[in-house]
Amino acid sequence: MDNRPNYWQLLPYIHRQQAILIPAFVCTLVFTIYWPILAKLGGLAISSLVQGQVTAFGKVAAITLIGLLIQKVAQYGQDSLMAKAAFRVAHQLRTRVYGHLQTLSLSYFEQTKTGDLAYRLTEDVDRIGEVVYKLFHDFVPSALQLVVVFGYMIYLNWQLTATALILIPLLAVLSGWFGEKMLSAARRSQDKVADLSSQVAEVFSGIRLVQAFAAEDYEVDRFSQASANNRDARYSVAWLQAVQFPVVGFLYAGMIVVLLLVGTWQISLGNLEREGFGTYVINALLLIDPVNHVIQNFNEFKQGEASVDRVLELLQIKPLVQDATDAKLMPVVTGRVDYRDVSFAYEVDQPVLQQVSLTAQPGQTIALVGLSGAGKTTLVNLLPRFYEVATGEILIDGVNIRHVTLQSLRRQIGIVPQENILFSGTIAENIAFGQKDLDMSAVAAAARVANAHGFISQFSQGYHTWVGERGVNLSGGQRQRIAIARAVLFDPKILILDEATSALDAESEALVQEALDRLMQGRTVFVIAHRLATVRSCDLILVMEKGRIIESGTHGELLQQAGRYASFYAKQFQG
Ligand SMILES: Nc1ncnc2c1ncn2[C@@H]1O[C@H](COP(=O)(O)OP(=O)(O)OP(=O)(O)O)[C@@H](O)[C@H]1O
Repeated sequence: MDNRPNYWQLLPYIHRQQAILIPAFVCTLVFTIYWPILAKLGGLAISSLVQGQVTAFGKVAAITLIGLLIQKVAQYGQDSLMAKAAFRVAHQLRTRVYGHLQTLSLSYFEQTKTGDLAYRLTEDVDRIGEVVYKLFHDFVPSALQLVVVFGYMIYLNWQLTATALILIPLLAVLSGWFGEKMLSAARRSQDKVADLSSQVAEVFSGIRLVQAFAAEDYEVDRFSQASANNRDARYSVAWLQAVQFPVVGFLYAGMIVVLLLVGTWQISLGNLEREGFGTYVINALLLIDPVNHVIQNFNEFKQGEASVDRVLELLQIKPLVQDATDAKLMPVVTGRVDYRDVSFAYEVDQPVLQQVSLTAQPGQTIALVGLSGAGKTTLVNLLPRFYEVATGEILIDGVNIRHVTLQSLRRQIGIVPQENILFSGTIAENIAFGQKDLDMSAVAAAARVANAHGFISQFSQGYHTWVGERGVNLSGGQRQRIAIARAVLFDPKILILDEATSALDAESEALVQEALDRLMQGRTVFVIAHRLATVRSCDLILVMEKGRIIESGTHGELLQQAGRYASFYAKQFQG
């Protein structure tokens, strides 16, 4: 675990941008060095003006202009290169975190709000990009400018500068105090925004339910409360800034007044020359801008630190299910599956599966039936290792699934879930989901097997029709057939099929059933069965109750036993 303060953890990302950052900082140096030169030239210009030396003034003005031109070119280099580097840092961080999230176990996502994750990957990372940009673009040059100008002021007149220094510790303490307050306010504010975005994602994805239950007012109230929390948290950040700037500004103005007083006093004593004092005061004024920037940046860093925390925290989460260090690749299997005394629990002391043993021969179809909550879904979810068995073992073709890599294991197992999710993209992309190269003829062939080619061809854009969010609406049966086509193309030896419970019309049902029959051929299939046709034709039916297999056999055998299946069958399937 990386225990460094979070900003330090960004260093490797920043380091990778050195090819851009080095020239950017050279530009910054050129840009900054010009400030004391400008002050010197300013001093000269004032004294030549006061003395009425027009030619001398002209020369100084010309040199100033040329210098300014060089400075502005350097400024362009600095701005553009630093922006490039900062946004690259954000991009790399975002893709790294996204990649890491993909490896996390299912249980993590069950306990996490997707809206919050979305907020961290978008807004929080953007904020980090901006803070890094500010660091390069404002903070480093301003700090450099402060050092250069301050050093020059010490060189010009250290006694006078020492007077100004008296106020510096006070400024530092104040800034530190405001910074800490701002960090905690920003943390609160970020959490509240993430709450808001989670709520929006949740409610609008379930808007049908909200409307069906006439729960609009209830939801508006809940949202309004979350929004008010966010308002308060944001206001406290703004309030802190509103207090900080006048306080710091007043202290700074006080410092200038003190400098002027001491300077005038020194001139009256004959210890200081008028021209020298002019240069000195211009320098002191040149400090205003970088001091403001440094303070402002410090505030922003503190606020950004909350985002850095929230994003880097994700990288610290370890997947519960991982490849063993000596994990091997699972070769293409024949599809024999063995569960040996498998037990499992989501929560300690609440067993969900207890000593389950079963064998599926290659090509067999195994139906799992039982009341809701019996453990059917859990049983099949252990096969692709979405969760890890607590005790016992699962073997595929005699190989313990914990001894092979997750990717090679999951490559053998296809899933047709109950809820057929379509991702934003074309129908073809949805069928070839997860495959980098789109082989259109293979996609169409899979769609034919899945009885989907017909309806897809009727869309004016065929396989290129956009589905998912903001895409065309597909019926339940059509979605199922796309999910089947996806599995056909994936071509796994083992298939997990969670039959949809919602009824389709007879025609659609027949098309889906035919597609499923074709898909299931030649594969070992675990089906959480809700359809009579499926259950009847299965090679083996496992009846589950409270995490155990209480009966097993074919449809005929189980009916003959006149046990739980027989009564279940009578109730469930015969109405
Ligand atoms: N992610 C989870 N975290 C905690 N408990 C869970 C989780 N998923 C399921 N359970 C619990 O485990 C038990 C078995 O659930 P499971 O979904 O496997 O049953 P099921 O037979 O598939 O039911 P259904 O037919 O309703 O889907 C239930 O008591 C359920 O509440």
